[in-house]
Amino acid sequence: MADQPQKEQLLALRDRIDALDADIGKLISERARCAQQVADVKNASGDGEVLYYRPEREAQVLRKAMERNQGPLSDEEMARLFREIMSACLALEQPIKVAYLGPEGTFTQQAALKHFGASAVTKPFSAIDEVFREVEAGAVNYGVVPVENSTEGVVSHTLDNFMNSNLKICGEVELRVHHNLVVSSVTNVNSISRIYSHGQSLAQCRKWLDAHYPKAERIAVSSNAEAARRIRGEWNAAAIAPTQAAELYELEIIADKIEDQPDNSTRFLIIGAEEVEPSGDDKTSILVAMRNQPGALHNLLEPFHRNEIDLTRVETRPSRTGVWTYVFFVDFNGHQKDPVVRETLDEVSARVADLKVLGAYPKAVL
Ligand SMILES: O=C(O)C(=O)C[C@]1(C(=O)O)C=C[C@@H](O)C=C1
Repeated sequence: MADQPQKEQLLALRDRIDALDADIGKLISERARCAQQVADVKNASGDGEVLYYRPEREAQVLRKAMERNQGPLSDEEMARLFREIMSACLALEQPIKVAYLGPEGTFTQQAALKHFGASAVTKPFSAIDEVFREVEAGAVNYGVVPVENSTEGVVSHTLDNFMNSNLKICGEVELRVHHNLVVSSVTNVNSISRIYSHGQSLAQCRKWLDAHYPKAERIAVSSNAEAARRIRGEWNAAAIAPTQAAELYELEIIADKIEDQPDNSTRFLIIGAEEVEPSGDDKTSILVAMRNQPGALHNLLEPFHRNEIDLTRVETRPSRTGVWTYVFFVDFNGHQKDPVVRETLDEVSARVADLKVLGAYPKAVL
């Protein structure tokens, strides 16, 4: 093959790719027909609401795709391809509707796409409360909201919503977050005196802004995408925004990856009406209300420690009822249906004023 002219080599390789694509196409169609049959089985046995989207099964499919992978594609790349195939298969069963904290171009939209794939129908809402409300009303199947950022900590508004909601957490998404400084076609880049962004993004780029634009006024707006939209009419303004928002609003990136922490990432939660079955590698999130008394936190955490359950996050919020001084959000490894988790939760329940399981769900795969 080495002595064949380049043109012939390319022709031969492309013939091979065409043949492989034909096989892949046939297999994808066969898989899609299987998914249709899965839907028929679910419909036939469905008394009550039929669950088409099965987060635990999706996590298993993606994990298997990664385990099987022998390269040269990376495990993540392979899983992403399967993510899209499954998204298209699910759309054949039921076109899934997902509300997210918008507007278009936000990191939350990226998280929704990463988790549900491109065949889901996604709809932006302007506040976290609205995303909760849409899912509660059944207007959409699921919602996506940010919950914590590795630089700035917790998104308290999301946690507060769980206090008054019966929705369940049915998944999590992690996203590496890169920020860019963007300008519009009318911006005079030498006289930038205002920089718009979401408060958390401004905070995540604080050092960079101090070094490069110490005099510019920093203006917090409702989202990065809103910041990107705003500067289109302002000659002396720039915005901090994700690449997607820059593309959507036709803005120019004049500095990229300006976040202070290079491993800056955000975690998002998928909220829905149903509980999720164990996938084999899960997390559980609980909300606990406790009286203000000495040793209260130790009392809460001790059973987890004794039963060797790893806590992944403990967050405190002021309770709104006034009766309980503390409300804790606790995440740990394991599923609420695991016997050891069940026993631990029973024990903890007996020690606190109130305990609510917010959800047990597969750990983020991608
Ligand atoms: O296994 C199922 O229950 C399916 O519906 C099939 C399938 C898939 O394409 O693999 C599709 C959607 C579900 O969310 C999970 C998996």
